[in-house]
Amino acid sequence: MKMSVIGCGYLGAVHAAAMASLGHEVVGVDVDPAKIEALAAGQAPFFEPGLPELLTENHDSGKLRFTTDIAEVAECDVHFVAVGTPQRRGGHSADLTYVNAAVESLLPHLKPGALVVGKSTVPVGTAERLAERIEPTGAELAWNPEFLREGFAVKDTIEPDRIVYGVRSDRARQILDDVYRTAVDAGTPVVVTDYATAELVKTAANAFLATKISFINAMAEIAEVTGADVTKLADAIGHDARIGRKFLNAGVGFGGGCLPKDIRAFRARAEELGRGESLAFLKEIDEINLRRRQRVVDLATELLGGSVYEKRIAVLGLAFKPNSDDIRDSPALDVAVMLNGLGAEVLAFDPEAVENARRAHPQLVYAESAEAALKDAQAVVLVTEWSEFRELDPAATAGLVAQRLVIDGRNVLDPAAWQGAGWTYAGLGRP
Ligand SMILES: NC(=O)C1=CN([C@@H]2O[C@H](COP(=O)(O)OP(=O)(O)OC[C@H]3O[C@@H](n4cnc5c(N)ncnc54)[C@H](O)[C@@H]3O)[C@@H](O)[C@H]2O)C=CC1
Ligand SMILES: O=C(O)[C@H]1O[C@H](OP(=O)(O)OP(=O)(O)OC[C@H]2O[C@@H](n3ccc(=O)[nH]c3=O)[C@H](O)[C@@H]2O)[C@H](O)[C@@H](O)[C@@H]1O
Repeated sequence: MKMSVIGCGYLGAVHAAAMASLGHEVVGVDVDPAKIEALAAGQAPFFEPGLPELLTENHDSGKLRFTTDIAEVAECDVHFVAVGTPQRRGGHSADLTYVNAAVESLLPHLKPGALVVGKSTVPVGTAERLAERIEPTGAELAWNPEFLREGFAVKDTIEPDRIVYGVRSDRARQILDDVYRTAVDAGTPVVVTDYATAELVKTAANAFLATKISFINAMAEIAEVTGADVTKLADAIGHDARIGRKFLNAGVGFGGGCLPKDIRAFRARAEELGRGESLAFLKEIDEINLRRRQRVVDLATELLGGSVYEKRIAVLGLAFKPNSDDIRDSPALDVAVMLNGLGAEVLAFDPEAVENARRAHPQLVYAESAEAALKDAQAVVLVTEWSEFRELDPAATAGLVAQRLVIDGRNVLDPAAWQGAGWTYAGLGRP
């Protein structure tokens, strides 16, 4: 099948490459010439495991090409819209400028019977409005939200947990079945529904995940004043299959280009719909989450004798999660910036996110390696749980630092091992 993917960021680039690897003929379109230049040369413009291989493979087979010229999509039967929906400046709602512009740019190039498939995360009601623009051309709209996780994006796209279609016709459903034939034939659950439900499934899923994380972080806050251990608590409640252990890792909280902005946009949309009270709890979820960043800074202050001023602090991690170079709303980067703002001599390191962090925060000092960041540090703050940080040897690390103080912002180090090597260990929600 011939298809286009409009918007080649974290979602669109992976989607385009994955669709090509499933045998479709794909053209990826973006308004960013630098991104397209890299992709057209078979290079990933960001870090995502497995993406470079997929790009090279499909670039060589001729199944995948990239362009900034929207007119090149005219032959396609299916058009995925995967542009960004960031938080609106100065507000909480989603900025739909890019989605609207992408759909408007497509209109003159849609052949009758083409299917436009919305993938971006949007406020409920958006598809209904966009369909009014698309249907007069003889094309049709479907809404097909995406659930991939960065760091596992390729696998999640090719082997999703479930597929959701918001459609208005059986024909649209059949086209989507053909698009996802491999997964459909493999028995992946497919939920076929209307536009509003499809849009809501996406925001509800992210709101639930954010709630789960903030729930366990609220437990961490209680553990901190009672001497309990939130990691044990999570293990214990997680054994109950109705609760489940996944997404119960207490720490510095959630970040990224999706969870934070999606819960804010969802709440803003509920308010527009006159149902603000239904999602008022998401404000608490957001606040609990942001308090955890401050908690790391407060712990550093407390353990460094009341001030971080002119204290040398190694910050390990800048990306919002491991296996990603994404620093959008990153708790790790926020902690580094907050410590720096308090006058600490921060030396930050991340295996993949330093370049992005440097562009956003040139005032921070970045190290070339974890060892370089640790050298002569008076405190070590682990805020992104890359495996190279999880596997640090407390005895070897002790030889690098000026003072053996570690703040484990992701609760991934073994307290006994670190204490055994002479370190003062502080986790979040751990005694
Ligand atoms: N990043 C992720 O893991 C996931 C993202 N999503 C959703 O997917 C959407 C995209 O997210 P990301 O890929 O992370 O954003 P991104 O910011 O990485 O990529 C968006 C891309 O769209 C391009 N763009 C903007 N306007 C355009 C236009 N008119 N025509 C063509 N290209 C245009 C931008 O240049 C950029 O490359 C958002 O709605 C997000 O919530 C959904 C699931 C997973
Ligand atoms: O809409 C999206 O873009 C995506 O958002 C999240 O995916 P992602 O942001 O890539 O990363 P997650 O693995 O969900 O992690 C989000 C944040 O929560 C944090 N987290 C996660 C799990 C946990 O137990 N504790 C915790 O603090 C992570 O460190 C990270 O900062 C969802 O998991 C995806 O299903 C969704 O498609």
